[in-house]
Amino acid sequence: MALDKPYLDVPGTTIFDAEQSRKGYWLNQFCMSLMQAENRTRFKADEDAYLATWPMTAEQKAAVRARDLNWMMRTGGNIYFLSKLGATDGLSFQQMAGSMTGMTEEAYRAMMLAGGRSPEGNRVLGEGGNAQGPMSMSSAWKEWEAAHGQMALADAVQNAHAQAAQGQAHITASVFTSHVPAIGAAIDHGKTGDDYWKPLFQGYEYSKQWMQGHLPDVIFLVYNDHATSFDLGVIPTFAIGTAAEFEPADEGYGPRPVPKVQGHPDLAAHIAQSVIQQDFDLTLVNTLKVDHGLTVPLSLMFGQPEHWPCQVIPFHVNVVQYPVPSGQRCFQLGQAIRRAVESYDRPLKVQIWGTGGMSHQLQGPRAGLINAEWDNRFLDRLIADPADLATMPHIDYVREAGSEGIELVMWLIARGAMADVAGGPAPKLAHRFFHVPASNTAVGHLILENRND
Ligand SMILES: O=C(O)c1ccc(O)c(O)c1
Repeated sequence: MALDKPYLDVPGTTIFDAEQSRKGYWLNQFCMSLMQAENRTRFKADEDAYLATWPMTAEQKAAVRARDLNWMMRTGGNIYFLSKLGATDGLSFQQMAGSMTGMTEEAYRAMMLAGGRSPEGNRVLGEGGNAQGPMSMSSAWKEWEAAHGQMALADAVQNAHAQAAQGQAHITASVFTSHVPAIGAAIDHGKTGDDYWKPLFQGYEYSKQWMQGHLPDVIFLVYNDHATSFDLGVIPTFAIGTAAEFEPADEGYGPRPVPKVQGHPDLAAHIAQSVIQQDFDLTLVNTLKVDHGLTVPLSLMFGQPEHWPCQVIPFHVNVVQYPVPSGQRCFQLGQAIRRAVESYDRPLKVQIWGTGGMSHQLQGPRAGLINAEWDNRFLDRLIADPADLATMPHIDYVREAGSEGIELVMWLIARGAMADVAGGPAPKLAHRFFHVPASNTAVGHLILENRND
């Protein structure tokens, strides 16, 4: 991965980044479970039986049994999570930290009393400080390494060879579409041929064919969660799904009968790292059920397959509770996402989708508002001059496109990721469609292809 990780050469230090978090997900979740007295009792009564209920790796379990914090951190543990295990064993934070240094408890305490460890000689690997020695290892870890280390090395070498011959990921196209739940229900209940729905689904016939010839490896799917996975307890502005799998949510009608969504944890973690380094504050989400905002666009573009034909990275934008991000911020974020994708050194074809909108209002006496003229102007400007469109303030969306029309800011994320925004050629307009109504909503749809793909 071509990412800036300057912290990798800090001696005796493991920075808990998205990659570590992904490795350590279940180990850390297991540790959190020990915050409940009942679980601590079960764990203490029979460690192996309790560990057997957690889908951690055999190595993580061995590291837990050995109570080797350095080993647990190597396999993805984070000290604040691991401390719950230490607390269960009755250890203080000082005892836990000291146990990782190779010093006795008394020597570590004495060092702290004398003013703590000096950063001198301990800023960069290879200096002469007192944190530069080999990491302290329990005998259990040493035995594990002896048994498995050679295999791990062989795997690493093989991976390095496989990676070396590959190229960079790139964005091939962007797809824009509304995501009305009634469209999903029409598909799920076999109503796509009804008089009401036929004209809408005809508008996606070309798209399904297009998709056959332009299937990406990964879709970066920008949508908004509709009070499904995120309640009012936590309101992330931008959240990226870094899990391996996302189940369709039950929004009150039962989960849609659609396949589970397979994520791309490695690319998602890479994008998170890169985009946050570009000063966008993303929330990383490892537990996420996906609602109609994500599944309806997939159904429109792929129909009803047994498995979705590519991996999908869900990207949620808060457009439910104000303040919501500006069009400008979304447009800039799209540019950051393109840079992130292009710095991923595997030759993946990535599509970016912007979903939600067009004009609609689902609330109050103004419910049912549709502004077809404004919507079509939005499509024109999105195609031809997205930078100018991005300057439009929120209030214009609300006044002109209805309160829920604000979802359209998400389209600017996908548009910002296209090559022309970074000085490349203008995209090819492969398809444009507009229809009123689907339930309470005007439906818009575009496919833009990056040229040279
Ligand atoms: O038109 C509708 O019914 C409708 C309902 C919920 C949504 O999230 C939406 O975008 C549209």
